[in-house]
Amino acid sequence: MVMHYRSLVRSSAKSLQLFSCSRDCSSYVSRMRYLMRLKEDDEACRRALQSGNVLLYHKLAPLLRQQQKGIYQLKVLQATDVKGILGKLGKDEQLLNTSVLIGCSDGDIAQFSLDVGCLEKDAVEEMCGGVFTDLRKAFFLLEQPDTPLVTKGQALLRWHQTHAYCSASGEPTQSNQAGSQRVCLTNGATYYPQMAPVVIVLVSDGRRCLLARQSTFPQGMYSALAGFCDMGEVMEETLRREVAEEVGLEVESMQYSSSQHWPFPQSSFMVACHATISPDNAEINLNGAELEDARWFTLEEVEDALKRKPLPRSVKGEPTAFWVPPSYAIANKLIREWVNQQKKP
Ligand SMILES: NC(=O)C1=CN([C@@H]2O[C@H](COP(=O)(O)OP(=O)(O)OC[C@H]3O[C@@H](n4cnc5c(N)ncnc54)[C@H](O)[C@@H]3O)[C@@H](O)[C@H]2O)C=CC1
Ligand SMILES: [Mg+2]
Repeated sequence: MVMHYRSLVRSSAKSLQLFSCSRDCSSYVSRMRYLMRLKEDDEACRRALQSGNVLLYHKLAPLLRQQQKGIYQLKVLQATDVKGILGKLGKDEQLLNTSVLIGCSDGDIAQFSLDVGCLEKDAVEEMCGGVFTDLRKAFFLLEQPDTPLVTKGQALLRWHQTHAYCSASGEPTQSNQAGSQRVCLTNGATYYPQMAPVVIVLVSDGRRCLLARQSTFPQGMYSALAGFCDMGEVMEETLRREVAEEVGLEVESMQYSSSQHWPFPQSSFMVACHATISPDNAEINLNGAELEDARWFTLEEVEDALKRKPLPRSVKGEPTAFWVPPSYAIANKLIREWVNQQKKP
């Protein structure tokens, strides 16, 4: 692959810079420059696809394979395998060209995702020795390092499936080979994949933390407060507004924690923060239109919840025990950070 990559970048004057960089810079830098070039150069991207790795999806459900009982991995195919499957099912190999670029492996192999929703699901599963699995379920089955790639693959495919037409002209849009943009064939308008920014915040009064639930959450699950950014807002404004709107509290201070791409129900860019309010003004005034419940939880209650499995079974007649989002959700990270902070001497 390295040889292929080098012969590929030698092909244009512009790429000479890239060639020298691939020898001198860190492998991370050369991988990022390589991906950048594949987004800009359709021909180079088509060539990379021929020797690339492909994650298959069926109507946006990724293909997993069971490694051992209960242990699942992403099923990664070579582009040549995909062509073989298409051939056996009597489909045009051109379907492979609708793959979108999602990354580059440590071994410099370009990675793509492809939705084969037009093929018979069972037939593809049988040929690949895998099973197409709903993404939410896949999150529980996969090891943590696999989840960002599988999420990105699904999000980019979904974006293409829902942006086939220009919102100004109503005419079809066409993707570049990498799938990093779509252009309207009549007016030239360019569309790029989008994520909606969301602030998620764990509010504390110094002793307890505030968790809430929407009526659509699984039974017993409480999470941190979250809300979409309004147009023109900065993160700090969204955070203060959402806390005020949802639980009627005034934030005193806030601290950034980390961020996450969240694919449900559509792509969100989650910015996770901690915030404090004064213990003297900690009375919750719930916005019942958005939330079913919001409560203050003690450190002990939260530690117990972290130990519980999702959807704990209720003993007949008793309410389901309180639990928190699983580890792949950034809400879980905020909650763990808060617990660790509380336990500091
Ligand atoms: N990864 C994680 O740990 C968590 C992720 N989330 C995600 O955060 C997101 C926002 O949380 P909510 O409390 O539902 O937001 P929210 O409090 O802003 O309320 C949702 C409402 O906002 C409006 N809205 C404004 N802009 C929107 C947009 N771009 N897309 C969709 N609706 C928009 C709609 O009326 C919608 O019903 C959700 O997608 C949820 O899945 C929520 C909690 C935990
Ligand atoms: Mg909300």
